[in-house]
Amino acid sequence: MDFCAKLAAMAVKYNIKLSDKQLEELTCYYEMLRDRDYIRNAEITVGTMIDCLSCYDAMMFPVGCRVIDVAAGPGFPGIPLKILRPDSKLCLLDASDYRLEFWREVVDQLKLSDVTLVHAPVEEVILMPEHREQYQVAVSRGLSFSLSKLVELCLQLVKPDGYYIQFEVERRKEVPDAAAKVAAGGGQLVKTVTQELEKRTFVYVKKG
Ligand SMILES: C[S@@+](CC[C@H](N)C(=O)[O-])C[C@H]1O[C@@H](n2cnc3c(N)ncnc32)[C@H](O)[C@@H]1O
Repeated sequence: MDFCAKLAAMAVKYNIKLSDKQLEELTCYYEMLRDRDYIRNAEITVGTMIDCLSCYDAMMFPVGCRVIDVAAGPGFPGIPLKILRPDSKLCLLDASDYRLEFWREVVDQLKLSDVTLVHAPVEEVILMPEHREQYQVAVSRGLSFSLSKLVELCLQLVKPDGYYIQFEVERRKEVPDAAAKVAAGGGQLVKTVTQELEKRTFVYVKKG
C-alpha cells in the first residue's frame, strides 16, 4: 500500500475525516519530508501525521482561528493541522533556522495561505506584541521542557479565552499529575486524551 492509501486507512480507523484533497496535500508534504531525508519511513510518518491530527478538537478551533506551533521542527503538528483546517491562520515557530527554507517550500508547494514563519526561541517570542496573547490555540510537540514550564510559556501566546495543547509522551510520566502541573504553570486542565497509536496523551489547557 502506498503512503496515501495507508494514511487514508489509518484516518478512518482513528475517526479523522480527510477529503481527497487533504490526503493529496498530506502525501505531498510526506514526499517533501522524505526527499529532504527528514523521515525514516512511510510507516512512521503515517503514525506521526495521525498523531498530529488526533489532537484536533473542533470546539477549540473556531473559524479563522490563529494557531501557533511552538518548536515546530519540520512542521509537526502545525502543517497537518493547517491542511485539516485551511481557514486557520498558522504561525510556525522554532528556535533553529534550519527548517525555515523547508517551511517556505512547503507553503509554496501546497499554496498554503496565512502562514507566518518565525525563527526565535519561544522565550523571546512571548515578549513580542505581535505574538503575545494573539492566538486562539498554541500547540507544542517534542519540546523538552517540563509540563508546567511549557504551560507557563505557551499560555503567554494565547488569548484570554484560548487553549494550549501539549503532546505528552508516556515516558515523561507527567500525565498522572497533569492538573497540578498545569495549575503550577498558570493554566486550567480541561482534559487529557490518550491516543494509543503513538502512546501519546494530549493535555488540553485553558488559559485562566
Ligand atoms: C524534538 S524537535 C520537535 C519538532 C516537532 N515539533 C516534531 O514534533 O517533530 C524539538 C524542536 O524544538 C526546537 N526548540 C528547542 N528549544 C526551543 C525554544 N526555546 N524555542 C523554540 N523552539 C525550540 C528545536 O529547534 C527543535 O526543532
